[in-house]
Amino acid sequence: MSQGSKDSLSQDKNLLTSQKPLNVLEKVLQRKLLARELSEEQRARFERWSPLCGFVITVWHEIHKLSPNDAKLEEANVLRVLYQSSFIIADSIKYNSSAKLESEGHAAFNSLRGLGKEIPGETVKKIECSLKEVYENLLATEREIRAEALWEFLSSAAKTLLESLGEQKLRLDYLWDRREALEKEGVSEADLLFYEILKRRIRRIRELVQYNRKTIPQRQDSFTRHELVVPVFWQGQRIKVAFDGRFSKIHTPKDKLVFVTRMSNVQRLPSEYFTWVPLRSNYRVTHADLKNEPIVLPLIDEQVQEDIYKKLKKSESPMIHSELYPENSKGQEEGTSLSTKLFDICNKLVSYILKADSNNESEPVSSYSTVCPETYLPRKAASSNEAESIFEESYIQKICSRLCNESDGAMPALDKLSLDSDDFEQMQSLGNVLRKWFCRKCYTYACGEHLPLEVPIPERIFSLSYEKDRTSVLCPPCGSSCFDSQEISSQNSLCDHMWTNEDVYSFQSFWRVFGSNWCDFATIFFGRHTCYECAFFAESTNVARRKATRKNGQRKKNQSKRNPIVAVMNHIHCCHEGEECSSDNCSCKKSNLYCEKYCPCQILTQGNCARKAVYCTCRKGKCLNGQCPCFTEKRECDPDTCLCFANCRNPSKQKDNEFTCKNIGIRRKAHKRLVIAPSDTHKGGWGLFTLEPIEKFEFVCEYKGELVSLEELGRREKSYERAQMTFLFSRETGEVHIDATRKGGKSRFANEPEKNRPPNCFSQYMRTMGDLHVGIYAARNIQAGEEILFKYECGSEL
Ligand SMILES: C[S@@+](CC[C@H](N)C(=O)[O-])C[C@H]1O[C@@H](n2cnc3c(N)ncnc32)[C@H](O)[C@@H]1O
Repeated sequence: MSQGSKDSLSQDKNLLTSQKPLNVLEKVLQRKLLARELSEEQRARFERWSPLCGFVITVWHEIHKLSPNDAKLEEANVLRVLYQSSFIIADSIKYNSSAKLESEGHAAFNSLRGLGKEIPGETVKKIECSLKEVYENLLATEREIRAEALWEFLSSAAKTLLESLGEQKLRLDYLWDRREALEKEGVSEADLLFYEILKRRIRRIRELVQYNRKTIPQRQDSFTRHELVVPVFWQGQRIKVAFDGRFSKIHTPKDKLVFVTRMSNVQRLPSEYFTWVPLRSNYRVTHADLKNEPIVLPLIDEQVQEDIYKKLKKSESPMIHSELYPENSKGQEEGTSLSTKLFDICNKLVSYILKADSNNESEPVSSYSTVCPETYLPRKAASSNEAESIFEESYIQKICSRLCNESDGAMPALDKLSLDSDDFEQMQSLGNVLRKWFCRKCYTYACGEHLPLEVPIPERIFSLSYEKDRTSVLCPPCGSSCFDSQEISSQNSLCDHMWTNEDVYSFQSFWRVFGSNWCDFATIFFGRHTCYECAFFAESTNVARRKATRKNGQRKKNQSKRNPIVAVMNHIHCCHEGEECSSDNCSCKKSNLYCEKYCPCQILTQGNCARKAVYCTCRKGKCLNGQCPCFTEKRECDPDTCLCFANCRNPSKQKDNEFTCKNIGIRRKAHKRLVIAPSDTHKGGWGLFTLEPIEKFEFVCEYKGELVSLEELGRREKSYERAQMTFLFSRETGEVHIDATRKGGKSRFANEPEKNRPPNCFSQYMRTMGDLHVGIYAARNIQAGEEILFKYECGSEL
């Protein structure tokens, strides 16, 4: 390679890496063309057709590079390019947009590169032959820029295609489905169908080209100077819209000017090389993820080499998999998730219930004290032996052992534990597995998003008197022997079932979920213990409490060694033995935060913790102003504790996502309707647009992504440096650092405003469900169609 061409290449590369390639494509091509010393006439022609020329020349050269020796392959590729490019050209003429031509042309070309194989079949050959003549014409141009020859080539090729294939009357989408089905089966007819589809597209293209040639001014740049007036309907009237490139003036009958935004048509999302996984909620990065992370992160702007791309794809798959199935990190080797297994266990339980049902069919219902009206299970078996014969294997044992088998080092190694053991402490640790991995925020087992909480068991876990609490109001007495209708007495004949160790620990595991709803406890025990027995047991026993507290202390010490999770955390709740929160023992107090309802101190003190967060009573429910304590403390309202109607929908509003309380967007995922489209501010990049009007301070969307530690953030920042594009969110004061590069929500496409322009949104850390999240909120009233813009700068919320 000569020195001159090397220089030119490095110049091009510099230009391409410093800016988006699509933006500079034209410049690069122009320079290349000028270097060829075009004649005045050629140059004039190029200027006229520059976008079209630019695209076709690039495509042509690239194809030649891909297959220099294989003429047939080249032809097949040309055929594909022809199809795509005719469509793009027609479209761009229709929309009068050279930018569209460039960007779509580039995208189309990228997708074509991936095909890289010859299309077999008689039809192809036929088409190729008929195109050959035109194609040779093109070659005869000695690779010079002959825009008009090229144009002729495209349109006559379209015509030839149409004529050679003849007319058929199948629906396009039907054909497409059929083609896919055939292709899967490997039937060669799939190719025929593909060309039928091609033919139809080309017919449509021809129609469009002919129509637009007639109706749209020939000069490509005319639309900036001449208004293109088209009739549209607006508010029920036929009026005229004048396009000025970006905004449209609508001349109403009263000559009032209304501006509307013309949004670009989005064909595909930008996921060519830099793939990203859409997330529903933040994803906590673990050691396992970091191990899987590919070392080579491709640059967004760079043409990624095939081998790097393959490597990336290969290394990305386990990440995506573990992201989709976060609980899989515990049972990955077996190929099934923990949830699936839990589901299996539940299924098994159901079959036990059914079995128990059928076993009992022959017996009169009256032989049992009561029958649960919902499950038809006996509340109290005639004898404990009988109860055990119904359940061939203890279901709680099963759940526990299954849970423990699936666990990695994070859960206690219970395989050595004999389930028949009378060892009280061993059995207790079994119960703790259930208790520890039950997420109090998500109300699921091993949710994958939150750390298991180490909650000390309070001294007084059972209330002596039966409180008519919320759950008990919802659950009517379960039968004549129900606790509700009895008096607690050790003499009561209903307390005649033995409490095995296993029962005791199951009881401990579930009490925090069911509280004093003894009827639900009875349901869990499937007839082994009545609700009365559960209540009596709660009142009379204190062994479990004492042991649990001691055991809990031990476990807490070991836990820090065992926990494999990287310290990438949202706020960790306070967790201490004593009831009172002091700056020594309470992490909330240390971080200058109020204790949340999820903090164990709320349970220990039965909601009377002095540092309890103040919840709001905003009657009108707006909760978006300084009068709402939740809003001012940057905390979302809580439907359980706030009196602002955060838990109900606004009856006067029709839309589902309209809630009376506006300060609950992240929790409810009540984001606005947003779309990704080519940005107005980041030229050549993508942006986030709203499809509906947004009021000032309203929640727009959450900035979601991978939660990473500060160190990991620094590491990633370095690796993304060369890409000149960042999806990291971090504030100097923030506890949470988010990377939305590879996993995120639509919000990752939100851009910054141009210099000296105010943003229309701002980002803010918000505390919801005890976790920190990043919300994007409207800084002013925003109209539908506007681009969402907020400042990325560290430390600035607005
Ligand atoms: C979170 S991404 C936004 C999405 C991005 N526009 C895209 O195409 O994927 C942030 C990056 O967009 C670019 N960007 C954002 N605002 C911009 C602006 N006003 N002008 C130019 N580039 C901008 C910067 O490269 C920045 O690192």
